[in-house]
Amino acid sequence: MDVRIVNHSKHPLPSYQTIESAGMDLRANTDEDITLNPMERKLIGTGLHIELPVGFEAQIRPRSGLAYKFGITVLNSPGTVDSDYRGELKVLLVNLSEQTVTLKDGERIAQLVVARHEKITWMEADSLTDTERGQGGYGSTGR
Ligand SMILES: O=c1ccn([C@H]2C[C@H](O)[C@@H](COP(=O)(O)OP(=O)(O)OP(=O)(O)O)O2)c(=O)[nH]1
Ligand SMILES: [Mg+2]
Repeated sequence: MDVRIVNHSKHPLPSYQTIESAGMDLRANTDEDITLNPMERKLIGTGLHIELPVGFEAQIRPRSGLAYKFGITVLNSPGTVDSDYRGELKVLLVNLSEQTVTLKDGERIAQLVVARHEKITWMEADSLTDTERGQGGYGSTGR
């Protein structure tokens, strides 16, 4: 599926790292190094603008390597990109480690997964059907 993209960054278009990757890595597009102190969050531009077809969304998800090695994750994970959004794709990173972390321009900081989504209409009712789970949740089935 072709998706229109405008690349205002200094970097190549995001691409799949392997033939069957679900996500394309997003690169930081910044003039200066990005420094994230412990518990600090920053919104980082990618310089990319996309036009998703109606019925599709894109999710901005963390990279597991950055999370595991440095405690860097996407604060609003998964970030939701709506198909009608024409602004710059941005990545909201947070440093959950106890060390300051520096990221460089062009570094792959998150990944973008494009997915279909349903659009629903509500059918308002007075009650819902019975199920085995019922109202149980939040560990109701034990550990
Ligand atoms: O990680 C993200 C999350 C969102 N967006 C863009 C695309 C999305 O379509 C728009 C709005 O996102 P969202 O609906 O999550 O934010 P909001 O706080 O509800 O803002 P709004 O009132 O603009 O919808 O911001 C990003 O670039 N990166
Ligand atoms: Mg919103």
